[in-house]
Amino acid sequence: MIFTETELSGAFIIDVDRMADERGFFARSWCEDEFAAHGILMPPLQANVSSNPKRGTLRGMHYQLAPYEETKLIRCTHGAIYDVIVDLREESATYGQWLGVELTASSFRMLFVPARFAHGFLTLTDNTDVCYQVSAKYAPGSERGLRWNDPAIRIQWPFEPVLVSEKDRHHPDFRLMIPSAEAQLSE
Ligand SMILES: Cc1cn([C@H]2C[C@H](O)[C@@H](COP(=O)(O)OP(=O)(O)O[C@H]3O[C@@H](C)C(=O)[C@@H](O)[C@H]3O)O2)c(=O)[nH]c1=O
Repeated sequence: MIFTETELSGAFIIDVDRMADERGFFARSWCEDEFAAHGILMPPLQANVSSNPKRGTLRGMHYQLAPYEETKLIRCTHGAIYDVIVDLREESATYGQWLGVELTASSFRMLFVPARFAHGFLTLTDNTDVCYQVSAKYAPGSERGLRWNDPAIRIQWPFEPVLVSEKDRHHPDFRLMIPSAEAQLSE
C-alpha cells in the first residue's frame, strides 16, 4: 500500500499497490504490519457498509467520545464520495481544521481517519456505496456530531447536499476550545 500523510498529522491517503496481470490486479487493502509501520495500530473491530441511492446524500460529521474513539478506514466501493475529516484533537497544531478527499470506486483510494476526528461524506453520484472498518464498537451513548455547515469549521463542500438525516441537521454548534489567556502568554 502507498501511504501519503496529509496535512492533518496521522491522517493518511492510502493507495493500493497494484500487482497486475492479464486478469486484472491484486492488491492489499489492509495489512496489520504495513499499518503498524506507519504508526497505525488499528484492530478492526467492526466493518460497515453504507448504501446511498441519491447523489448529494450527506452523512456526518460523526465521532465517538472516549473510551470509544474510533479510527476508520474509508473506501468507496461504488460511485464516488467527497470524504471529509475534522481534527478535534485539542492539543493538535491543526485542531479545528478540515480535509476533503475524493474517493471513487475506480481509484481504490482510501482515507485513514485517526481517533478524535469527526468524519462524514457527500455522495457525488447516484448509487454510491461506502465500506469502512472501524476500531471501536458502536457506542450510541458516546456518539457525537457536528453539522456539515458549522460556521466554526467552514467545510467547503463541492455542492449543497440534498439529503441529510434529521439527526445530522441538528447537531449543536461546535465550540472551538480557545487556549486560555495564561497558555497564550506563556507562548
Ligand atoms: C454507526 C452505526 C449505526 N447503527 C444504527 C443506528 C441507526 O439506527 C442506523 C443509522 O445510523 P446513523 O444514522 O448514525 O448512520 P450513518 O449516518 O451512516 O453513520 C455513520 O456515518 C459515517 C459518516 C461514519 O463515519 C460512521 O462512523 C457512522 O457514524 O444504524 C448501528 O446499529 N451500528 C452502527 O455502528
